[in-house]
Formats: sequence, structure tokens, C-alpha cells
Amino acid sequence: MSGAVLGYLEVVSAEDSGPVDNRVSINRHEILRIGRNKKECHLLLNDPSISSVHCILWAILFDDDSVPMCYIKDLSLNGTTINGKSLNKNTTYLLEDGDEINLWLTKAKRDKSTVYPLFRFKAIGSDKQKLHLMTQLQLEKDIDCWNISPKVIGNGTFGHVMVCFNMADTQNTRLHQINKKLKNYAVKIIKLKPNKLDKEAKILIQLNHPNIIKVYHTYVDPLNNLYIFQDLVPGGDLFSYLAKGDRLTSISESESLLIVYQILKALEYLHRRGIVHRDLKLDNILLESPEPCTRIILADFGIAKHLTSNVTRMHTVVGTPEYCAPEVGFKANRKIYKSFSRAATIDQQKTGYDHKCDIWSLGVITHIMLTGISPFYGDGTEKSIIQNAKSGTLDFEVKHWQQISRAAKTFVKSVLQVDVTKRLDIDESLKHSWISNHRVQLEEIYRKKILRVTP
Ligand SMILES: Nc1ncnc2c1ncn2[C@@H]1O[C@H](COP(=O)(O)OP(=O)(O)OP(=O)(O)O)[C@@H](O)[C@H]1O
Repeated sequence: MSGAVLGYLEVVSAEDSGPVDNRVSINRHEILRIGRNKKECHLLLNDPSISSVHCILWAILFDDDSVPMCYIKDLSLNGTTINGKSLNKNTTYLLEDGDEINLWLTKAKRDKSTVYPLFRFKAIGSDKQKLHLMTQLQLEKDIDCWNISPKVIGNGTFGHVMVCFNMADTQNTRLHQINKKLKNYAVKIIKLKPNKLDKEAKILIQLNHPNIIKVYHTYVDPLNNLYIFQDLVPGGDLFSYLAKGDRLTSISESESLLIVYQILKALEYLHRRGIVHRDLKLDNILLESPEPCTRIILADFGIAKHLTSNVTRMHTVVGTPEYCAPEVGFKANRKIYKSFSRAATIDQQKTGYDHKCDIWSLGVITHIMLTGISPFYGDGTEKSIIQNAKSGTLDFEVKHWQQISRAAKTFVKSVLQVDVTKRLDIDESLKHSWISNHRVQLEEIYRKKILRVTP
């Protein structure tokens, strides 16, 4: 296994289970699989009560300054326990230094004399360095039933995202079997400008969709820090998933299609309610786990807009140039922007733009997933990105498109139309042949693997 080491599993005992190394590393961009399956697993255990792939572990490192976050997910028939408490199937748990992971053997074998596979998790890095962030920003540690830990998940331009726990969970034994810290949540903390209400929290709190970040509670402290308590999405973001070394790589057409389908479902939900995300990009698409066929979740509604019957178009230039539709009106000349804060900047446009700006961004994301190429990136300067997006020229002749179906190419072409009237809207996108020809299979996978609905 290659890649930076972000954590370790120490083998405490595995007597009945064939030879294993004493210490196994958890590496960046790699999933560590434990089980009986010789082809798939890095750590092999032979006992029949161990599932083919019993559990998987991975680590997420947001940036080089953050502490790695290591997760374990149980996939077994007989179960996995952490510190003596059982982890529900398909549940993911954020590991802490010293956590003991136990793989159950059959009931008959589970007596005192039996040695069963036991591992201890060894973390790399310390949270102590991050404690200063909480004191520096004078953040509150306990808010209602929420307890904020110093573990930083990620840092954005506008806020910090940290791990937190809901103390009410401890009372609900049906929900969480392990211990009071089984279910992790995330809290995004943003410094608000005085007397400014935060639209992100207002929009998010009303939303309830499997592919949109679930927000439970919001709170503003006396120092005007806004706390948005939400689900922790453990698989990292789509940018990190596609990034290998210093470049982006493509993923298979079928994997891309399932991700596009989920983004379309989320956009259908948002656009029907008059909400435009306005900042769709790889970094704002989170993964439930860093593997194919996983649930994706839209996050960062920091510049989302709620359109109403009175306000049907937007005029503020916001977003990220690389993913931004040409009609939004980014200008190559930075000096004309008044400020580049939360909702920046100029407004000279008469016509404005509407929800179709999200469809353009989806087109850029789809292009990157299918080919590993950002379509309008040019030489990487803001000027060339904006110029290229305005011309909207796409090159399907390059070798990266050779294995891709015609339907996928026409989809990308139809959503990356510079002329907004020719660009598909959300309903038309869902009816495009690339989606509609696979809709039955997509819906089946969506129900079984994404929503895990049992028949
Ligand atoms: N609920 C979550 N679960 C897991 N990771 C998250 C969650 N929310 C955010 N993150 C991580 O934290 C990073 C920063 O969060 P976010 O993008 O919301 O902040 P921001 O300040 O609005 O960022 P930006 O600079 O992109 O506007 C994200 O890229 C993501 O990796």
C-alpha cells in the first residue's frame, strides 16, 4: 500500500485467524479492508465467522495542517465492537487513539478461553495544537445539548468545521449502542458581520433530503459566531476523492453517472423550492465513504439564494470562476470587485441569472469526473478561465473522451451551453437520454445502496 500513513492498527491478538502483521498502516487515499476475502482484503482473517469484507477503515486529511480523521465502518454479519460496544452494520465511527476494535467470532467460540481478533487504533497527530482555535476564537464548548470537540474537520474561507456530539443521544439507547460518543456530528462555525442574519442557516434548517447536508440546530453566541450543527459526512470531499498526487483523475462512467444522478436529485429538490446553490463544486460535494457507489451530500450553502415570486433572478456575482456559468458575470479584472467577502461583489447586470447557473456547474463537475479535465481551466489564471467559459468551447476529440458514451458527451454539451435558453434545466436534465436510459437501474441502486431501503 502506498500513500502517507495517517494512522495505525496494532494487532493485539489474532491467534485463531492465520498470520497477520503486528501493525498495519492506514494510508491516505486508500481503504483498508479486513476480512476473509483474499482478493479484496489487506488484512486477512481466516475464521468462518469473519465476513468476506468484515469492516473497512480509511483516513481523511483535510489539509496538511489538520489532524487526520480515521473512520471504521462495519459491513459484517456477526458484527464489530469498539471498546466492547457493538457497532451497527453499515455504521461509521470516528476512531480515537487507543480505541479497541474487536471482530466477533461465532457464539460457540466466544468464551473466555478463546482469543479473537483484537486491534488497537493508534492515531497520528494530536488535537492539542487545535485547542488554541477554540480559545483564540472564544468559541463556546457546550451549547444546549451539543458538545464541541477541538477536532477540526476542515477550514473554509468563511468558517471552521469541527467535530461535535449530541448529548441527547446518550439517553437514546435504541439509537446508539456503542457509547455516548458513537454518533459524531459536525458544527460549522462562521463569524457573522454585526446585525447580519445568516442566510445559510436559514435556508439549511428547512431542508430535508438524503443528498443535502442535514442541519439540526443553529445558534448565534454573544460574539456573533454562528454555529450550524449538522451531520458529519465521513468520506471527505469529491475533490480529494479525485485528486491523486497533484492532479485530478477521472472515474468510470457508471460511477460518474451515479454521482450525477444524486446531484440532480438534490438540485431537483432545491430548484422546486426556489433555492439556488450558486457554489456547486467538487469541494462542496461530500462522500459518505470514499468508495464507489456511495451516497453524496451537497454542503456549503454559504451563498445559496432563495428565489421568490417577487425575486426571480439574481444579480450578484458570486461563486468560483472555474465552475461559474458565464451569465453570472465574473470579470477578469479583479479591481472592479468591491470586496470578496461572503456574497461579493459587483452588480452591473441588467438581465441577471437564474437557477440554471447550478446546471452549468454540474456540467463542469461531470466533465471533470469523466475525463479528469476541468473544461475551461486554460492556463489556470482567472482571466483565462472566464474567457474560456464565455466561449464555451469543448473538445471531445481528446483521448480522455474516447471510452465515454455518446449519451454522456451530449449530456455534458447540453448542460454546458453558454446560451442559457439552450441549456437544459433540472427537469430536462433528468429526461436526457444519459439519465433516462439508465433511470430504472439508477433508481434501484439509489434505493438499495444509497438509501438502503430493504424490500
Ligand atoms: N458536515 C460536514 N461533514 C464533514 N466535512 C465537512 C462538513 N462540512 C464541511 N466539511 C469540510 O470542511 C470544509 C470547509 O467547509 P465549508 O466548505 O462548508 O466552509 P466554507 O468556509 O463555506 O468554505 P468555502 O471556502 O468553500 O466557501 C469542506 O471542504 C469539507 O471538506
